[in-house]
Amino acid sequence: MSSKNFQDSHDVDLLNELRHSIDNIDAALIYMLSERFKCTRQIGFIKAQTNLPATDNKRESNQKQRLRALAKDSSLNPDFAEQIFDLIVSEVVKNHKDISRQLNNKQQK
Ligand SMILES: C=C(O[C@@H]1C=C(C(=O)O)C=C[C@H]1O)C(=O)O
Repeated sequence: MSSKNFQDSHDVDLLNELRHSIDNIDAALIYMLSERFKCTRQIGFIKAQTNLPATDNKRESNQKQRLRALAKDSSLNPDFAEQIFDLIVSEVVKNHKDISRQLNNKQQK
């Protein structure tokens, strides 16, 4: 296989364009995550006020099934999609427990 010089201006332009796209996609991911955490924060307050547990395994299992199918349809590794989901949910559940602790401490004072 022949290797060509990376300094070829077309390659450099393409690399820069792709990196620009990645920066935009990363920004969108952060924005979407922030919006998701705003929703889960509200759910955290509802759960704390109504004594519902921080974790809902049935809901998570349905979400995972759906996300794995979506990943497959989008040529993304379903295991990778599930890992990302698990990482996000673990942070959500931690936040829910914090909210519950804060609300219950306030009520005791
Ligand atoms: C947000 C919730 O709480 C937890 C977090 C979930 C999530 O981040 O999607 C899903 C289920 C729960 O374990 C919920 O019950 O809907």
